[in-house]
This record gives sequence, C-alpha cells and structure tokens, in this order.
Amino acid sequence: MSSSRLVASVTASAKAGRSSGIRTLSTLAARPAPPHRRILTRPPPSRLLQQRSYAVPAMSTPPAANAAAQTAHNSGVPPPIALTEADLTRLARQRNIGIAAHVDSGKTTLTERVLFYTGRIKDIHEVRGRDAVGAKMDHMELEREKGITIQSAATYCQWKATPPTETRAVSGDAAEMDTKGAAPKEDFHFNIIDTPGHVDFTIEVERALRVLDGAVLVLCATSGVQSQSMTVDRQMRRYNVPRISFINKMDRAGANPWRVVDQIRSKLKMNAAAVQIPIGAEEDFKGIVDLVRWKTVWNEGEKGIVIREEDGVPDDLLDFAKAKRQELVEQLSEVDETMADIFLEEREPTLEELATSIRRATLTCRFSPVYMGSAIKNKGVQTLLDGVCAYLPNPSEVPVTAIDNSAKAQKDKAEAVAAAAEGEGDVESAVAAAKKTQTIMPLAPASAAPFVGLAFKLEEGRYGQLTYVRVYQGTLKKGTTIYNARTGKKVKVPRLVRMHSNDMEDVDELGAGEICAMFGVECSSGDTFTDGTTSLSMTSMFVPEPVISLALTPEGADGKSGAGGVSQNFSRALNRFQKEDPTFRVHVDSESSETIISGMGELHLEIYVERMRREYNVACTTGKPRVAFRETIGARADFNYTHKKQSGGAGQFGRVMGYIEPMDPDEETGKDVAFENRVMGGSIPTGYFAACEKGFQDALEKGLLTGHPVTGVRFVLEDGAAHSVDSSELAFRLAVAGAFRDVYNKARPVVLEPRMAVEVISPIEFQGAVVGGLNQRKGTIEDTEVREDEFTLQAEVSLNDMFGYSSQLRGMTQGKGEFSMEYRNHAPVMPNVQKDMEAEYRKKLDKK
Ligand SMILES: Nc1nc2c(ncn2[C@@H]2O[C@H](COP(=O)(O)OP(=O)(O)OP(=O)(O)O)[C@@H](O)[C@H]2O)c(=O)[nH]1
Repeated sequence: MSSSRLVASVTASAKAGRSSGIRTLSTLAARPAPPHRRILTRPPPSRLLQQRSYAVPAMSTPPAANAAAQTAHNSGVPPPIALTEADLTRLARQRNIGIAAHVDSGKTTLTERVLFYTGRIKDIHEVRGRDAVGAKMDHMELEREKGITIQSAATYCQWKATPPTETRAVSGDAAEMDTKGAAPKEDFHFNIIDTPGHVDFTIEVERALRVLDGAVLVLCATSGVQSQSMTVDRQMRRYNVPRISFINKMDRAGANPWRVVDQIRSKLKMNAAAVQIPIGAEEDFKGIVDLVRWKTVWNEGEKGIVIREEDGVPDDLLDFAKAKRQELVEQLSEVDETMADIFLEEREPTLEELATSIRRATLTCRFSPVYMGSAIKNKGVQTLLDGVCAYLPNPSEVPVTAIDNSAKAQKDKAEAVAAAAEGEGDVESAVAAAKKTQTIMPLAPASAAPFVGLAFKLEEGRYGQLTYVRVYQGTLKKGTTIYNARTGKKVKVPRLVRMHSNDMEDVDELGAGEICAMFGVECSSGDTFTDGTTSLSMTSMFVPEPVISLALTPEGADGKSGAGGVSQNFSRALNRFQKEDPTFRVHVDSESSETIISGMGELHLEIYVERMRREYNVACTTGKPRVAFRETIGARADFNYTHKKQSGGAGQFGRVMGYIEPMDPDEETGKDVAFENRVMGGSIPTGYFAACEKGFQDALEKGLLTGHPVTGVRFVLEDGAAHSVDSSELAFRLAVAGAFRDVYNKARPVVLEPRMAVEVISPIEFQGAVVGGLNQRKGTIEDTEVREDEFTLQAEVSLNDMFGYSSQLRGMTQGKGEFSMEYRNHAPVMPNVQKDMEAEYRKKLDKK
C-alpha cells in the first residue's frame, strides 16, 4: 500500500470510528502512553503521566501505545504513519539489546550461555577455553588468541519467557524440563549485540547503543562498578537506553552483590535495586530467590539447562528476602509515583503492581533492576532473559526521530530564519533560530510505512561490503531499490542477511524494528537509507577523537604499486580500516612524509598493525607511540584580512572579515570545529564559499604554537570583498587560511593534551607502591576503595606520562595488579611544558 493510500485508509477508518485493525497515531495518542525517553530531557514527568498504567505484564500484551504516537501527540502533528495490530503484536515480542560492560566482566561468556539456552548453538565454548574453539561471538582469530572482544558481534535468537506474573510450569521429571520453561505463549525475538569492554574499541559500544533499544550492563560481583562501566553508563545515557544490571561472577571469592548495588546508586547515580537475592555465595553460590515472584530458582542438569522453581523462600533467607523486597519497593517509590502512593498507604504492592512499576521506571531510565548470577557456572542466565522480556522496551516504545530535508521543510526553515532576523535584527539569533527550526519527524515502526534505516556499522566481508542496518520504519526487502539520503544515490539491495556472529542467514525481507545486514551496498557508516519517497535522514553517532598516534612504514615497500604490491595492499588496508572505524585516522605528515595512524589507544593501533600483517600480508615497522596533542583557542578574536598578490599576469585578491571563537563539542556528534557562513548581500560571491571553508580546514591542520591540529574553534565569516578579475577560489582559500593564522595569536591559543582516567586494582599490600608510582607520573589520585584484600584506585594522569606503566605496575605488584585507562578529555598542558614544546617546534622550523 502506498503511503498516501495508507493515510487515506487510516483517515477513513478513524473518521468512521471503527476498529479496522489499523489505528491512526492520533487514536493511539489518545490511549495511555508509556513515559518515554524524551521525557528524560524534560522536567520530571507530571503526576498524571506517572499515573498512566500499563496493562501488566506488558511483555505478554501489545504495548499500550507506540512512541511515535506519543511524539506526535506532544507536537500536535499526527504524522501519516500507522501501526497495524500485526505490527503491534510482532513488536511487543521483539527486543534489541546490547551487552556492555568493563573489560573482562564476562559479556562474551554470558552471551555464549544466552545462545546455548535459546538453542542457537549446540554447545558452550569458553573464552580462552581448553578446547581452543572459543566463544561464538569472538569470531576473529585475534579475538580468540587474545581472549578479548575487539569487534562487536550481532546475533539473533528466540526465547520463551516466563512473565513475572506467571508461574514457570514445570511438569514431569527433570529430564523433561527444558531450558525454555513451560509456560510460553509465544517466543520473544532478540537481536543481541555483544560489545567489547576495552575502551580502545569504544566506538563499537557507541554505535551499538545508538541503534539498540535496551541493554544489559554486566558488572563483576567483586570489582563492582569499574571505570569502563562508567563510560558505558555515559554512552547509555547519551542514547537514553534503559538497562538491566547483571552482577556476574557470583562464584568468585569476595563476591558481594550488595556493594555493587550501592555502587550503581552512588557511582552511576542510578536508582537500582535487586530483584533477586543469591542463595549461597562464592563457591557455594547455588541459585537465586526471585523477589518479585517470591520463588526460589535453581539451575540444574548439565550446563544449567534445567530450571527448577519452588514457591516461597527458604526459611533461612526469609527475613533477608523480605528486607530486600522492601528495599526494592522503596527504591521504586523514589522514581515512580504509583509505587510511592502504595508505599505511603503502607500497603504491600501486588505482584502486578510491582512488575508494572519496575517496567515503567526502567523504561524512563530512572531505575535499573538488578539480576545476579554466574555465567561461567551457568547460573542465573535464563531468569535474566525473562527480565529482558519483562522490563526492557520493545521497538515501538522507543521514540525515534529523523530530520526532514524536504523542500517544504527547508522553505519553512528559511522563512523562520528570515523572520528571526527581522524580529531580532541580528544574524546570530537568526542562525540559532535556523538550528531550532530543523524539522524533526517522528518515525514509527510500521511495516507498511516508507522505509527508513540507519547503516550503523560496516565490515569488509568475503562477498564485499557488509552493511549493518537498523530498520526504523517500513520494510527492507531484498531486490528493491533504496536511496542513500546523504549522497542521493540509489542502490539495489542484492542480498539481505541476519547475522549470527560471523555466520549469516539469508532473508527476503525484514520489518521495522529489526537489525540486519546488506551485502554489496556502498555507503559510509552513519548513512541513512530511505525508499526514496521521503527526504528523511537520521543523526549519526558520537565519535570520540583519537588520543594516540604512531608512524607506520610498510616493510619492503619500494613505492611501486604492482599487482599485489606492498604499497597497494598497505593503502587498501588503511582505506578499509578507516572506513570501518571512524576512530581510526590516517594522515601523511607534510614535513616528514611519514604515514601517521591515530586511534584510541596503543592496543587499538596494535590490533590494526597486526590485522594489516595477517589480512593484507603487509608487515610494518612502527614508530614510538605519540600522544595526540592539540591546540585550541581561549578567546574570541576578530579578523579583517586581505590576501593580495600582484605579480605580473592575473593577480589574487580576496578579503574576509569575521571572527574566530572557542567552540564546545557538539553533544550528539562530538564535532568541535565549525565554519559558519553569515555573508549577506553578495560581498563574497557564493561560488567562493566552498573554497573559504577549505581554507579554514587547511589552517586547522597545524597550529602555530607547536604544529599540532587545532580543534575547538568556530570560524564565522561575516563579510568580505572580491575583485571582478583577480578573485578566484584559490585567492579566497588562501585569504581564509591567512586570516586564521593572522588572528590566531590574539585568540589566546593553548596546547592541549589527553588526560586519562586511570583505574588500578591490586592486592592491598602493594597500595603504597602503586600510589607512589602514580605520584611520580604526576597523577592526581581521585578515589581509593579498599576491600578485604584488594583495593581499587582511581586517578587522573596525563597520557604522555603513562607510557610504560603496564610493565612498571607488573614489576611493583608481582604481576598481580591490573590497570585500565580511558580518555577523559583534552586539557591544557602545564605552562612550562607548553613553553618547551613551542621552543622545540620553532627550532624544528628554523632548521628547515
Ligand atoms: N569466575 C568467573 N569467571 C568468569 C565468569 N564469567 C566470565 N568469566 C571469566 O572472565 C574472563 C573474561 O570473560 P569474557 O566473557 O571474555 O569477558 P568480556 O567482558 O566479554 O571481555 P571483553 O569483551 O574482552 O572485555 C574469562 O576468563 C571468563 O572465563 C563468571 O561468572 N565467573
């Protein structure tokens, strides 16, 4: 059905007030709607909103309303998109979730169990296991060798969940019981992305969370909330992703889930409470008590495949379970008004009320239900999956919007800018108005709506480029033509697959809310695809700036590029890696002509150098890793600069006026340089604007203080002058670059260096040595937490002072200490360091 016909049919049925199976969004909007993500950015939801109730359990009924309806309702503009009953039923049973956490928390081990219990794999293989097979989701040779996840991997599986309000019906003897319980109505469908924990591969987490609807935050029962757990928490908040917390490694000595729950509250500032308590701990960890359903649950049989469940709570745990259930109610009443009312009435919530409240509070990202288990001992995984179904959102509960680039939207925007300029009389407010008037359209996961999908990840596969796509609206079909919203190019979808780690299953079509991959479609990461009937594009993801660089020289490169030649493979590899990973950058240093690669850490770059050798047969020698210093400005400075050259023949003339000013990174994209053109009245012909922007980009390449790239600058071009004969694109490009250099020193330039959040965990007897070591490196110790026999220390240290730390730590802790570090920000270097760097740079320039 075409979209116009769809609208017509929807409107007709709405007018007739009949239930035709298709509902208009305005009809849906009138129904109770769940509090949704957008509300987070607004003042606290009103009492009214809080009191809207779900039909519980939401996991077993279609959602009360869809998010687009809510958005439309809020804006008062009902968009022409409708969800059918079939859509609603399908989406209610769909979960797109990410597994994210600090390094080595057990994400891949947990995902392996999920795949096993859902029947996706026949047997369990461990990360670094003795059978040397390796976990399914770590499919790269390097991942299996190193025992770490480098790339995120997607999979698809099905699960028969037991809703919180139902009893897992177990019949017959244990042999008859299967992993899937016995009370399923329909299967839930999961798209799962297992992400890496090392911060060097943070972009993999970023893009997964950009497209996922919910997440499981895995935490270690002994180490608790660690530095990367906090990074992942920030990433989840950036995309408003509701999360369940899973405290893994309950079998470890020193496991203490209650300390971890406290840390979720104190370090992540998230209301959280356990929905389970453990039976036994450490080696004696046996099972859990479900505080919501008030049942005791054990994993039995080979590989924990059998779930045995009993009503009630063991006598010795009864008081503790009651106290923890009360704590759950109290935590919920802080963020959920319905539960607050029950709490004030001093009444016990019913099972339904409790489950509904957990779901409502989780969906608004104000609360995280905490599960616990041991992935390696096959305990607590199935109940976690039930939790995912019960408390994480389905795709129709997640508001998604796109920017409308249609001619009408552009015209509206231009009119708003003109009106603002007229009303306020200044260009700045007009530009601000333009930004605000970007036409945002809500998308709805209706299968019959016009297709909109986001290409969030690329991989070079055996059969060409593999493009991972999240379908946000409409249906993606094999063999159809889709349009790239950025380039305007149309492409045919030759092959469509569902990913199962590195295996693929061909499919003919996939509906809205799904995650899949296309083959043979050229595009960049972050591109939006449509069916061509709309002009919608989606915002891309946040891309952090690289912090470390090194020079790379292919061994045996003779500069010739014969077939299969080293140079050719070298460039092919670099091109591919850059395309796949936006945090991996390559440039050729104009002074030394060296190829410089930059990335998020030493491990990040090391992996690419190794992949170059294995996958492209190019061995490389690398220079010493160097910190990615930058320069920025601290104040606004105005320029009025003329580039003029008269040497016989045609001259060069370009005059530019405006100012440069400091710029903070964009919250959504992280971009912190911008060229703004505010020239009016044709003082600079429009044909030269692109050249002006290029001139700005040229000037950013090397700051005048130390030759490092300049960031954090907005260049505002306000006016200028051109000459009818002597002006050219080149003249304006040089004029802008010249203006920037001319005014740079007046804008209080400074040199910036990456500052790292460092976390060290070590046995207590080495605490003095560890603190001393970090002091030596001019680190600032921010926090120390001492447990029975180990401690965790958090510090901020300049990356430049961290080289060689892993061997120093190994030496001073007899190999028992571990550390991780992650980029925090770029901050000004000490004035004496800046002076030395400037002097060194001047010396280098003088030598030339
Ligand atoms: N004791 C114990 N060890 C576990 C548990 N789960 C995982 N591990 C071990 O912890 C180590 C890391 O497990 P992974 O599953 O690779 O952890 P990860 O979080 O996926 O690791 P990265 O993605 O590389 O950050 C492995 O040696 C696992 O065997 C658990 O429940 N208990």
